[in-house]
Amino acid sequence: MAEKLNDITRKEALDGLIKSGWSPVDGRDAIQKQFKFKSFVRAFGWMSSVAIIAEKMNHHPEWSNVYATVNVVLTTHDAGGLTDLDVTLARKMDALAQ
Ligand SMILES: C[C@H](O)[C@H](O)[C@H]1CNC2=NC(N)=NC(=O)C2=N1
Repeated sequence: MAEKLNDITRKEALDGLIKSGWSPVDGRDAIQKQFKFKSFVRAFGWMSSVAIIAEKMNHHPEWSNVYATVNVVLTTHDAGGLTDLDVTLARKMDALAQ
């Protein structure tokens, strides 16, 4: 099972993600980001690509879509907080949204 990030790995990983628009969630060991696309088709296409990756990782986002906006929260339920899996998935989401 994935292990919760320790203080050092956490700072290193979160610094980078915060620069790219992720932020901590109040009251939970989780990160969130709002992705905005040019259209519903772009948003849903991105979600489809992410879904395939998430399924392969067996690591699934909490997310919601309204038209061209997708709100994402990442955390590892099994570990009760942030792990490497969240950092990896966040980076893949960012790369696919470029
Ligand atoms: C049973 C199953 O493997 C687990 O529930 C997996 C599935 N996807 C998951 N996704 C996320 N984000 N966190 C988890 O802990 C998790 N666990």
